[in-house]
Amino acid sequence: MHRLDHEDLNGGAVDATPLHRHGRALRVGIGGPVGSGKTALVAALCRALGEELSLAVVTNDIYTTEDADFLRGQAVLPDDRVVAVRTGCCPHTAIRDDITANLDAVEDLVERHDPELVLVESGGDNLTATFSYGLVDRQIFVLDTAGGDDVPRKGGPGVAGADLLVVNKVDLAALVGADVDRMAADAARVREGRPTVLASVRTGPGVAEVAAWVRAEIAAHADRAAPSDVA
Ligand SMILES: Nc1nc2c(ncn2[C@@H]2O[C@H](COP(=O)(O)OP(=O)(O)OP(=O)(O)O)[C@@H](O)[C@H]2O)c(=O)[nH]1
Repeated sequence: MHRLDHEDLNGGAVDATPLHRHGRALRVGIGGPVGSGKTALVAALCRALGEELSLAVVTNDIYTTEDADFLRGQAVLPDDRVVAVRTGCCPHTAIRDDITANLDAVEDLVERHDPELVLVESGGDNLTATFSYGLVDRQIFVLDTAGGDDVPRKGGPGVAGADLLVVNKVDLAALVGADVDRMAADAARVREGRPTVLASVRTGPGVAEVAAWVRAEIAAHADRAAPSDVA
């Protein structure tokens, strides 16, 4: 597969089209506030899709490799298909502003495994953290009921603009006094037709829907890929 150097993305003389948009791997970013269930969702997607798809994962943590260690510990993928990026800074910087380390990690996985799907999990951050579309093709934003049922109403780039919104931990809603129907209605209003899934990643509901969305995006991505662009 042809490689796209970072210089190319930054205005070099060669074609600046991000080649991964036309290549085999669909790159899906998974972002959202601290503790909302991003790593749990990555693990659940690996379990749901791992038998039918070639998969790889990049995790982002500020100082540790905890999320990658967790995924390796759960044995959701072979260890060498999980790569950790230590951002050393606000997670959103590494997925939106200076994406070099993440691009290196993705390209390394693509070169070694030629996967059909690369999941890039952001470190936990606030509601403004979104991925650069130079790094990913699609993004999922994960909220949880325990973070407050007024969060979807507040909108913001992740909640309103992500390709898929997941409202996780619906199993905890009654315990924390969160009105899931209100969260779904507010999400529908601010997202203007973009899909939302209500989920309990830990107990199962919603995971199949998210996996179906990913499958559909992979199929659409493959349809768009021009044969001449695919190695
Ligand atoms: N009850 C419940 N707990 C969940 C669910 N999903 C995740 N959790 C728990 O919530 C905690 C945080 O989940 P993680 O997947 O680590 O969240 P994260 O968004 O990756 O966290 P950071 O990477 O630290 O931002 C863990 O204890 C999970 O087991 C869920 O659907 N229901």
